[in-house]
Amino acid sequence: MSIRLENISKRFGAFTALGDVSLEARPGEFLALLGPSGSGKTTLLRIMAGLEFPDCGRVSFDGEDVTGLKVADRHVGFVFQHYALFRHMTVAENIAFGLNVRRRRDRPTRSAIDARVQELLDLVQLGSLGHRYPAQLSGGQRQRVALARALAVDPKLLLLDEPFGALDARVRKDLRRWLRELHDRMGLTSIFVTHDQEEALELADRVVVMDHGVIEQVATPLHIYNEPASAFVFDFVGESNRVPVVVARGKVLYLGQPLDVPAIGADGPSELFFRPHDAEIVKSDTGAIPALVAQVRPKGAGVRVEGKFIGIDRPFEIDVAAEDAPEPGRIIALKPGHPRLFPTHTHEDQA
Ligand SMILES: Nc1ncnc2c1ncn2[C@@H]1O[C@H](COP(=O)(O)OP(=O)(O)OP(=O)(O)O)[C@@H](O)[C@H]1O
Repeated sequence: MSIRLENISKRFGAFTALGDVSLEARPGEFLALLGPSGSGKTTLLRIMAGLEFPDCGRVSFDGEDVTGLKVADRHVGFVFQHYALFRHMTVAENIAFGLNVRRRRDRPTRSAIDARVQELLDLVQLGSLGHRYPAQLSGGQRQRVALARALAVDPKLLLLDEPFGALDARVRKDLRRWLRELHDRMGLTSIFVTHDQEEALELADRVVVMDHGVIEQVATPLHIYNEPASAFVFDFVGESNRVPVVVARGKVLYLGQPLDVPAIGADGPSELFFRPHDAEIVKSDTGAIPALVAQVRPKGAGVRVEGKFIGIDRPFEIDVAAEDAPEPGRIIALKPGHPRLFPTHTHEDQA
């Protein structure tokens, strides 16, 4: 199933939670909505589910306008972080819930429901736990039951709002791999809300980066990471160093001195961004950024070097080979690799 959102706006009183958002998920796609707290991810997901209605704009599923349809008529499955299981029902009863509450003429027979529940229990690898109550399960098991419950009604669209948010890192990682496999196997279209960039990059076919109720960029994880469309996306996705510079007459100036980086971008005050693993420590300080080393820690096969840029009060962090590790207290010359320049007047600075 494909889902299309066109020019969706939503206000809560005077506050604009979503401002003219358009987005499309292709059939079979796994999309992640990624953004900081309050950026509008949950509101957008609730609008897709039919739990919330936009002030203007259109929602369509497979080309059919569903903007006015309520949640019960949209046939979507959803799993929310705080959408708790029913405590007084067993696991099996929880999973069967969506089928049991159907109108009599749409409701499968008792034995068909039992068979479906067993099938779903096996699918989420909880085959023998149907008789237990939620309190007798681990957090990860509970979330798998929530997922089985969402899948019971055979949705074509699965909406997930931080479903693994409350779980520890290890369980989270296992569950998200498993979820991705399940999505592929069942041919679902899934949309997943997270504020965890690693989760979004690892799981999604395409990542939708949101900030302040608008979409900043929609692209594959690799593209988002390597070609961020704005300063906000560069900063939010992956680690970054940022240095205030001025672009003038084909040169990038740091505190008046030209840096050895290409001046791609409009003239004027800008921010130069680069990733920790893209920087190099160079011998000559001409064209490089001076920095004072404070700390060196092991990281992967190399080391992470931390400290402050000299001349501005901003921290830096870079990753270099262990044999290139400088002593703490030393002044080094840094050459940014794969730098990106963004004009200073981004809305991040206005915020
Ligand atoms: N029912 C509501 N009434 C008033 N304001 C609301 C309502 N729902 C959401 N908001 C506001 O809209 C903004 C977007 O909220 P939303 O829950 O969509 O953000 P989010 O990106 O999902 O954040 P988080 O990661 O913290 O869940 C927030 O500032 C929130 O306070």
